[in-house]
Amino acid sequence: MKQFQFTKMHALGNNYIYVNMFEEQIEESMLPQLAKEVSNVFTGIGSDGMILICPSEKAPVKMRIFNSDGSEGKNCGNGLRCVAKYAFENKLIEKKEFSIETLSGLVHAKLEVEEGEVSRVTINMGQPKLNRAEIPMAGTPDEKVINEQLEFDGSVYHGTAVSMGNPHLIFYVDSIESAPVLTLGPRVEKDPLFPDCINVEFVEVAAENELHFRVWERGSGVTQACGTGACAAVVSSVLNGHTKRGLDTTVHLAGGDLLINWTEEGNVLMTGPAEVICTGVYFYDK
Ligand SMILES: N[C@@H](CCC[C@H](N)C(=O)O)C(=O)O
Repeated sequence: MKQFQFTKMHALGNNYIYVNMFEEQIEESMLPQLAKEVSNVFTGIGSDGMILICPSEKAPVKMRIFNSDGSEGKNCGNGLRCVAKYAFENKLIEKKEFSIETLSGLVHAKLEVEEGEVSRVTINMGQPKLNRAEIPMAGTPDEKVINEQLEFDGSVYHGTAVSMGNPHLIFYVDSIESAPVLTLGPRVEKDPLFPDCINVEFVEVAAENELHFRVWERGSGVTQACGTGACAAVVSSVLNGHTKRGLDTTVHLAGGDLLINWTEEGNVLMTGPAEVICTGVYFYDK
């Protein structure tokens, strides 16, 4: 029997099993299977996936995210805030501003600390990518997909595609409560239009600085919140003329609120909380 120490953390209910790879050793080939196992509510710990906090040659820490189906994502907004909190509170770093490496590049974290505990984190997520080739999405590589007519099973929808280091497709709805998250979400996630599959978001515009949001995440299904998805929703809303560039926009997710700003300079800032739930030891067979 093998084992590793874990910390379960959540950011607005988007919960992952975090493993400190500065101290633990897990065989690379085991990671997808372990992510599935720990995520299982009945036979594991129960989570939306597993996140590794790793040493990096480019930054004080590197984040790797595995969804609950074992697939590896390239970015995770809620995960980044938890990694930043973990790194500071566990003394992997002493500064309140530092970079984090992800599979899609470097991002920058700024911590708000109260009595030694990180209460809120702002992540500068960098610039969104909009061309089809960058999403990735089938079609003319250098074209953007903004409010484009898309057909799924004979029904027509209008979608906007945004990459925040990982792919997102945003649909606008009149009522967030009746958004077809459980039906259109899984249908679109694995559509051949998206060679790497896609995260699917539903957005109701409440005001020029306020959005309601629900998500079907690639590799994890419905989650309480998706940080990169909320960033993508704000970028999409600026592109569609619903909100304004440079404005702090509140995104209401099932698990709580995020503050997102697509700045005039081009970077997307995401501010929100991160929480520790518990720590423990996970046992597994090789
Ligand atoms: N919950 C995350 C995103 C996690 C990865 C995503 N499912 C993917 O595969 O791209 C977030 O907070 O951004």
